Amino acid sequence: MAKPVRKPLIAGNWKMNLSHLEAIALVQKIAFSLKPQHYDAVDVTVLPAFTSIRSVQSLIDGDKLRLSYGAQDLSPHASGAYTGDVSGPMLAKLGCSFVTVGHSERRQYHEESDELVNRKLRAALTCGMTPILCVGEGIDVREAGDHVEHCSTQLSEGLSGLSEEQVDQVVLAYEPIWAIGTGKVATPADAQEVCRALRSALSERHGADLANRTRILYGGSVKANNAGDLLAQPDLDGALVGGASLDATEFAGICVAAAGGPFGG
Ligand SMILES: O=C[C@H](O)COP(=O)(O)O
Repeated sequence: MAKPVRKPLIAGNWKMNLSHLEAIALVQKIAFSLKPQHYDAVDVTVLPAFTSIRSVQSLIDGDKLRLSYGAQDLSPHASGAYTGDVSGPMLAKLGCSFVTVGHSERRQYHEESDELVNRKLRAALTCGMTPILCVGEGIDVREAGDHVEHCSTQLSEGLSGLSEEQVDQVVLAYEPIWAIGTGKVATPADAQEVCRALRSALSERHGADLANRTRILYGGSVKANNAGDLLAQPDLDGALVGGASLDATEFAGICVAAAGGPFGG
């Protein structure tokens, strides 16, 4: 069966890297590496640290680049006495299109629960940003064979209480923790198994049309040389890229693979 038409999304999660000056240089290099045909075929977004978002916004807006940008986290609160938090309305005002919620590094190092992930996801939707809801299992869960159930539970908790209209705005990302930053990329079949299960779960709860529209990304050691095989899988609609997104050549190579390029030199 042919793969349904969902425009791929390649999101570069820069994590806690790059000064605002380095961020500007990286965006310039990425933009220089991609051609209009690539942007026609794939959505490209970068997720800088909070301190770089304003600089990235100025560059992208000023030079009318066809990349979007977003944030890696947001507060569940809209405003108030929450020292250190950055709110959804603040990010939306800066023009952020996307925000990741439930990334395994937030769950692990900041003890973020499914309940908090759900609140952050709602906060993002409230101010018009697209949340990228991350799910994924650790190696112990994978070895026990419980990965599909684990990810399905995180999905269901993350989307808990949302209207169908809200669920329709969400992007999903399957990121097996054992593949993040390790160089041990999931096989295309392993990634497909979980992404297929996530789409089936969406279909059961919200109908096949919504499920078929939803973009599901894979994350975990994605590089230019493995992106093509991963994205050929029927239920993978893009990638959430960590380490390789800090290298313009690698990141552009992933975007080109997702676009089905290279569209000439
Ligand atoms: O958000 C991105 C993921 O955590 C993947 O990171 P990685 O590409 O460095 O493995």
